[in-house]
Amino acid sequence: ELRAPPDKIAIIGGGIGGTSAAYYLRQKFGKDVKIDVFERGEVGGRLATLNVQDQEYEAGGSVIHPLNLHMKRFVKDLGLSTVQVSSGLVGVYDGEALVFEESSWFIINMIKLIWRYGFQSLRMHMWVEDLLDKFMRIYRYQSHDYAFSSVEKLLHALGGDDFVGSLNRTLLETLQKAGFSEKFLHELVAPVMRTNYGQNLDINTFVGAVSMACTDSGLWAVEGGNKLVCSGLLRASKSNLISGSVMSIEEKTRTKQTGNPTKMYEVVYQTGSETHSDFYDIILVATPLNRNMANITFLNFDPPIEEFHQYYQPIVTTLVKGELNSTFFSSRAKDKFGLSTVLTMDNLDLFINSVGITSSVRNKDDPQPSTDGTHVWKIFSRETLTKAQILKLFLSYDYAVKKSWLACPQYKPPEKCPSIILHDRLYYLNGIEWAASAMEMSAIAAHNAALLAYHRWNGRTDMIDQDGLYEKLKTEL
Ligand SMILES: Cc1cc2nc3c(=O)[nH]c(=O)nc-3n(C[C@H](O)[C@H](O)[C@H](O)COP(=O)(O)OP(=O)(O)OC[C@H]3O[C@@H](n4cnc5c(N)ncnc54)[C@H](O)[C@@H]3O)c2cc1C
Ligand SMILES: CC(C)=CCC/C(C)=C/CC/C(C)=C/CSC[C@H](N)C(=O)O
Repeated sequence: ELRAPPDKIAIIGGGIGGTSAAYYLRQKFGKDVKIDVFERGEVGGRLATLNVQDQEYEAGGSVIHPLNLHMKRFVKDLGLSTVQVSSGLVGVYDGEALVFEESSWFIINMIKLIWRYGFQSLRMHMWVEDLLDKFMRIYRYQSHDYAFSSVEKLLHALGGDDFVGSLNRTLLETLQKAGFSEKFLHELVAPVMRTNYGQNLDINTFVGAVSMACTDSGLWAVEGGNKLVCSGLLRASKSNLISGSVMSIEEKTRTKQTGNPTKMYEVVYQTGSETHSDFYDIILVATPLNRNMANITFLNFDPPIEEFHQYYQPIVTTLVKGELNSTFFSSRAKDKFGLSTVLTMDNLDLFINSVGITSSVRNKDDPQPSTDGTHVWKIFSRETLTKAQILKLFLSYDYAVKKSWLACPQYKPPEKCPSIILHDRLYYLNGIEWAASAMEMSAIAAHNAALLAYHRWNGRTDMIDQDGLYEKLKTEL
């Protein structure tokens, strides 16, 4: 009883969101629908590498959590390989001294943590695990084809009012209420938020928990670069890549070959200096709808499609091949400085968020030991580093390269996530980033949007926004 599939679907954005949407749309709508993916830059978007002396290093999205099952599945289906990622020994710098340093001995490390923070580290681990446990329900819902019409409804199905409420409370409020000490929050939790999202404890609780999950063991990456997942998904979905920038979308009535007048969307796009247009039955927007980022105009929609005035956080990734000036962080002799990563506390005077040794996308498991004290270091900062700043951080350096990002939303709870359904057959994926920005979140949003588009096309409202899914599916074999 299904309606004939649509003729043409457009996806705007060739990052992990757009390419995984292509993959799931192909699964649902079958082989006959034509899928065009518009990408104005590089396929991969915020998954990108930078080259340092003939080796590639992740410059954007770099680590994947062991429980990120969509990413895991893509890698398996595409025949890609994975590598383990470790940040080595981590220290925390407050602007004057190291306030905490990991030890390579597990027991010593535990004693150090307990000595300074009591059992809060363990409690934090349990808090994140509890959230992850509920978060994992999404995979079951999606494998049974259930979809959600808003990010809030999706979160509610996972963790009830508590999950939705976590968008409205700062991480600081939540963790203070849970009894975590100021010392623990400012010395250990804030530096993790600063390195991952370039922000502080005022971000929403949900993204705070996702960010803390990034300190779990077992993080991994794709051998050869995470962006290989995007190009692989494009190929596997047999989509057509259009290298161009979408400028506007407008709904128009067209007469199809069948002779029926049909409402379609006209996409106007630019390739080089040429302007083209084409018509689509369904559109998925898979890029942040922010004037600085996508610059897409929605023409003549009634009611108008809101302009998105939400800001994204600038983060600069700088890769430096050189010898770290460890005296910047510690008075200890250089051969006694064993840290591979230094996180920083929320200190306005500090010009970096973090600095850490990084391995090439082909060499993560087996990095070449340094014979001359030099490594490739990855630095996250809010602004572009000056040469003088790089020279403060390094005794000497051979090479430096940078990439500037509008990396993720500037989180300011209470948060209302942008709509998924922008118009009848026009969907938006990146609203989910306002809950938390991560590769897996984009993949989840893509799967959800593909299911939503499919069910709405076929009038299957019973598969959308179902209450009590957890209980219902618990009893299903
Ligand atoms: C420095 C950094 C570190 C990160 N680290 C991690 C990490 O370790 N782990 C993790 O899980 N996540 C990480 N993230 C987050 C993760 O990279 C993103 O959440 C994810 O890649 C977003 O994917 P997306 O497809 O939704 O958006 P994007 O990757 O931004 O894709 C959108 C695409 O749309 C294209 N586009 C925009 N406008 C138009 C237009 N008008 N026409 C055509 N194309 C258009 C853009 O060129 C872009 O390629 C990091 C991000 C950054 C910046
Ligand atoms: C979505 C869930 C449940 C978990 C994802 C956890 C995760 C991998 C979050 C990523 C957070 C993020 C934006 C990290 C950026 S920096 C990463 C790393 N430290 C680096 O050096 O590149």
